[in-house]
Amino acid sequence: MLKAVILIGGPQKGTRFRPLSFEVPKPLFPVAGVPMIQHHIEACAQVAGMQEILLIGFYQPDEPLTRFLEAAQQEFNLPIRYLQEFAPLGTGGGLYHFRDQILAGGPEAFFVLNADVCSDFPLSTMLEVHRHQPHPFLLLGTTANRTQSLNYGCIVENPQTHEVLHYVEKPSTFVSDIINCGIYLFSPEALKPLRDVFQRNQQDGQLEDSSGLWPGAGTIRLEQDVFSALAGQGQIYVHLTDGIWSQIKSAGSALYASRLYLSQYQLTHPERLAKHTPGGPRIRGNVYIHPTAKVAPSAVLGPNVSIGEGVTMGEGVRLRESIVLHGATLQAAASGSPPRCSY
Ligand SMILES: Nc1nc2c(ncn2[C@@H]2O[C@H](COP(=O)(O)OP(=O)(O)O[C@H]3O[C@H](CO)[C@@H](O)[C@H](O)[C@@H]3O)[C@@H](O)[C@H]2O)c(=O)[nH]1
Repeated sequence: MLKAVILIGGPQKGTRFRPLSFEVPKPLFPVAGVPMIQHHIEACAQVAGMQEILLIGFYQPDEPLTRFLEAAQQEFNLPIRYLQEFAPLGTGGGLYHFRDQILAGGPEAFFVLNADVCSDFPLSTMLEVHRHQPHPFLLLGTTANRTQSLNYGCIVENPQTHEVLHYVEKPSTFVSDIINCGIYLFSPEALKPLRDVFQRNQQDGQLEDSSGLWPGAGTIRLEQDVFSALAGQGQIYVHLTDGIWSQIKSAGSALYASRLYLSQYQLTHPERLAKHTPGGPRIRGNVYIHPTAKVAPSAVLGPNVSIGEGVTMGEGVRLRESIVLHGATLQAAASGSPPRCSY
């Protein structure tokens, strides 16, 4: 039995996404026509033995999030629950805080996914790798160029065994071209090192502040406190992928991710791609149109356009490389090219 945890952060995170994230929380921002984390949920639901998906974050559970969870549970026929942190606990603190919920039912392993990544999520392959040689931590890695790598967690592996020998989070000088994708498979043993960090932080916090209000109490940084600390000790391994992957931190990067997912739909969800029909708008390349959108027949859309719920598009609109958010109206003859998110 398997579980998955999606780290969705909270309102103070994702500031580079404003103002787009004011209306919908960033994890629900539409990428290729569906909320960002629906791509994660679809991938998890396809793994045989997946029992439950937990979203961990520090958002107040508002109406869009609740509605999304209800719809997703029905669609994927899986329990999908939101667990709210009482304060931002970092990338590892929530995993430790909610360890009882994660381990309930005795999962063999659990996936941990950053919400703000776009990927083809090779989860079943990661599971095969884990079953072949179980270790507490399996990280998904990909390659980046020297300059880009500095923005990510960087991994030095043993190329024969794929053990992580050295891990540096966002180094200031070049360390490795293998970067951390923010997609992991942990065994239940992974929670032991998290407990050690938690206990050490509590002690250090009490030394620093006898009032017990030390702000770091409960916070665990998975990357620095666990991966960097345990690298080279036979506990952390990396699986390299050459599949699609990108981070979604800004409106521009959402457009890039949308392009990747739209092209992936050719294989995974051809029904989501708009087709040219007689009397309908002209479609160029990969385009998603929500069934409730009203698009004038003289519009020309694509490539890489995603049209949201209830959008109205007047005569002669021409759009490419764009995400049009729900409810937007594009007047007749409006046109747009990269990068554009209309709302
Ligand atoms: N629940 C919860 N989630 C959090 C918190 N802080 C961050 N997250 C979530 O954890 C993920 C990582 O967020 P960041 O802390 O902003 O890290 P990053 O700059 O995106 O870098 C991470 O991801 C890269 C891949 O995209 C990695 O390369 C890098 O090593 C690191 O893991 C995001 O999905 C974010 O929403 C928190 O306090 N609580």
